[in-house]
Amino acid sequence: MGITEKISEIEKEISRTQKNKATEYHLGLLKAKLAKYRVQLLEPTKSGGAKGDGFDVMKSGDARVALIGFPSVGKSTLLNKLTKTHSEAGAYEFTTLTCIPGKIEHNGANIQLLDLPGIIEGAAQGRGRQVIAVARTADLVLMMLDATKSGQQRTLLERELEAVGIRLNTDKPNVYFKVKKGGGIAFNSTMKLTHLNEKMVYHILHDYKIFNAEVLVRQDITVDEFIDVVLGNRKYIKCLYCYNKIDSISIEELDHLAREPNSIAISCEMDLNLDYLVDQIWRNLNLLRVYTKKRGEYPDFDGGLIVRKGSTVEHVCHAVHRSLVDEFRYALVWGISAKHNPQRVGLSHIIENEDVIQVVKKK
Ligand SMILES: Nc1nc2c(ncn2[C@@H]2O[C@H](COP(=O)(O)OP(=O)(O)OP(=O)(O)O)[C@@H](O)[C@H]2O)c(=O)[nH]1
Repeated sequence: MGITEKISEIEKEISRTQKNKATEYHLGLLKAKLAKYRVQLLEPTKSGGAKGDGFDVMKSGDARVALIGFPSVGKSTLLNKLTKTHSEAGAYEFTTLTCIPGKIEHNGANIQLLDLPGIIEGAAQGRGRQVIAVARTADLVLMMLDATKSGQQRTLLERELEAVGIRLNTDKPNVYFKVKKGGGIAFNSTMKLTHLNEKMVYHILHDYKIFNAEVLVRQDITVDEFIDVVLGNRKYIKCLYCYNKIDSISIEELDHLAREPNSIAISCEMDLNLDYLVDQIWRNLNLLRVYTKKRGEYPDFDGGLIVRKGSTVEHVCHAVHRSLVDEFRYALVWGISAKHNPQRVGLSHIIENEDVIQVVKKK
């Protein structure tokens, strides 16, 4: 039996099995097995797969956004509108055969937007593996959906990404997990767990042939989340749901879509809401723009540096020049992060968007 058949067998058994106390362990083990086979499926094959289909896309710019959607939802049209790369849009399916990178420039940041070929059911095999590998490196997933079609397309894509270890809009479970050389399994939790217990944890770990480990659960996680922790190769990525073709739906339908969390309703063809979309992409990438200035001069508000949220003065120094940290004495900061303007700070000071920084070097 091939891996794909084994996977579908287990999936069938899970859906057949009733969910109750008595079947809890059985289900937990099935899920662990399923996750194991899926990982095997995604591991690179010896032949290395087909190369040169536009897939070895270098990560360029400040952030990377993966555009995912079924054929003909308007991905190529969007890419043409937002970026300088041109991709051929057609009134037929499957125009996007290779992965086309485009660049959006917004607030001084270069955002790489990748038009990934439609992930279809079962894409975890063959070519889809490359698509997934690229999607896993993204800082944000932009899931493009056709507003005129049913919500099922979203469920299918979510399930597809879920199956390949991409977790959308959730945080990494708060669990300390460490495999040890000896001492058996030490299980502890800091709160009451409603989905998981010690016996289940033992069973799952044994199934993965882990007999010595330290587990400290700090959150009421599910069995699936625990399996994610054990496998350790999950990607937690923010996802924006972008509903296109709103020119073809009613106001009531639009109202409904626009109220869903993380959703943006647009029309590529009629240029509706595209600026808002770019703005939301920027916001959800958690990027900051800061400006540097020299003593006695005005800051350069046209330039600026792009860094991630949570960056410190040290990160900014690295972005300016490698040797700046060695020469650093202190910095003066103006803006939101400063208690007073300017505030004298050290390397560990956390900066905020639109801050102005002046580095004072050692004599
Ligand atoms: N009504 C309407 N049609 C649109 C809109 N955006 C795109 N389309 C149409 O949808 C069709 C598909 O657009 P594409 O951009 O080729 O879609 P795609 O997702 O890139 O498709 P593949 O390359 O096959 O994956 C084209 O006929 C577009 O004219 C829109 O906002 N409203």
